[in-house]
Amino acid sequence: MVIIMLEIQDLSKEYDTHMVLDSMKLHIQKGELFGLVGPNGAGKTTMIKIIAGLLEPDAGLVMIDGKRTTTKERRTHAKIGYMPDYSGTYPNLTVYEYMDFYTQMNGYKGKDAKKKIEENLELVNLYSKKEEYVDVLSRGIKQRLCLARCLISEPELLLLDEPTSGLDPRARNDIRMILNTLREKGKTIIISSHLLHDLSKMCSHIGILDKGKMITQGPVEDILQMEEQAKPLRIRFTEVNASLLKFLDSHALINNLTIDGAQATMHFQGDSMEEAKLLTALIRNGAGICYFAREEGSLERLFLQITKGE
Ligand SMILES: Nc1ncnc2c1ncn2[C@@H]1O[C@H](COP(=O)(O)OP(=O)(O)OP(=O)(O)O)[C@@H](O)[C@H]1O
Repeated sequence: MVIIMLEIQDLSKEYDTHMVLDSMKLHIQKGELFGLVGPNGAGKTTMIKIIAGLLEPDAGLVMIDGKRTTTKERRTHAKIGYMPDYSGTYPNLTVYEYMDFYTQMNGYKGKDAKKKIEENLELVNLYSKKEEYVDVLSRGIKQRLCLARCLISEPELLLLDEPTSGLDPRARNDIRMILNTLREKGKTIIISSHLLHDLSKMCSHIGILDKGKMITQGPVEDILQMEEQAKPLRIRFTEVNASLLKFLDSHALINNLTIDGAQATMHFQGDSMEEAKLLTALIRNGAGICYFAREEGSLERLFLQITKGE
């Protein structure tokens, strides 16, 4: 049975006259590891803070596990674990003392508190560092510690705002493994980043936020396929003549064709099978081809493609 963990309807938020979220819609199923991708200023942090109940929207509805949440309606807050993009860590505490502080704040005492601390430090592979001072830890380890802190209240929905930003590949991988374990435990996770490829390696689903609107969302494979097709196709010919130009111009899957000398660049709306068919057809028509490849794409190009350049 499909259970919707988070549903957002027509969410809007304006700062002064700047529309940051614009009638945004989203639904996330229980157990999804959802990557929220968007460029700087797209509204990711604003959206996450509203879901966490820390910021009031101007309009719209946020439902968590079927119940409405706002800054005032706190029944749903216990279901949420929120890790901000910059989490404060108390420098004069050891890892264990830091966890002890938050565990006690969550109402655990004595043996229960000790068990809770140990369990969560083990989950993020930090038990061996329990005597180390927080201020000497690397950013990657601090992020794991903040994640352990978020887990103390046993949230069902985790909101992680850019947890991998500034981390090296090994530290990113550590976070990825922990998130996989949490997903196996049934948690629903939203993780934001401005790097699609960073999230595509760890998420089950991706949503792309641009200018306050969720411009697309779906399984990670579908989004990557969309990204692949947004990459421009570049073909270098031995020469471009009138019949070749006519062929390219009238091809149903080719848009935005530009010709520069013997080189053609285009948006080709087909998968790799369609690319192969195009290459075969060109050769059959007598074209001499020196180069045929998709160029590197960018998130901006994908946005333009999805929004048709609006
Ligand atoms: N308290 C505020 N007052 C006024 N403007 C704000 C405030 N908070 C955010 N903004 C603006 O709202 C827009 C969206 O910000 P937000 O932090 O939600 O985006 P983001 O996608 O998380 O970006 P980043 O990746 O840079 O963190 C930005 O233009 C930002 O400058």
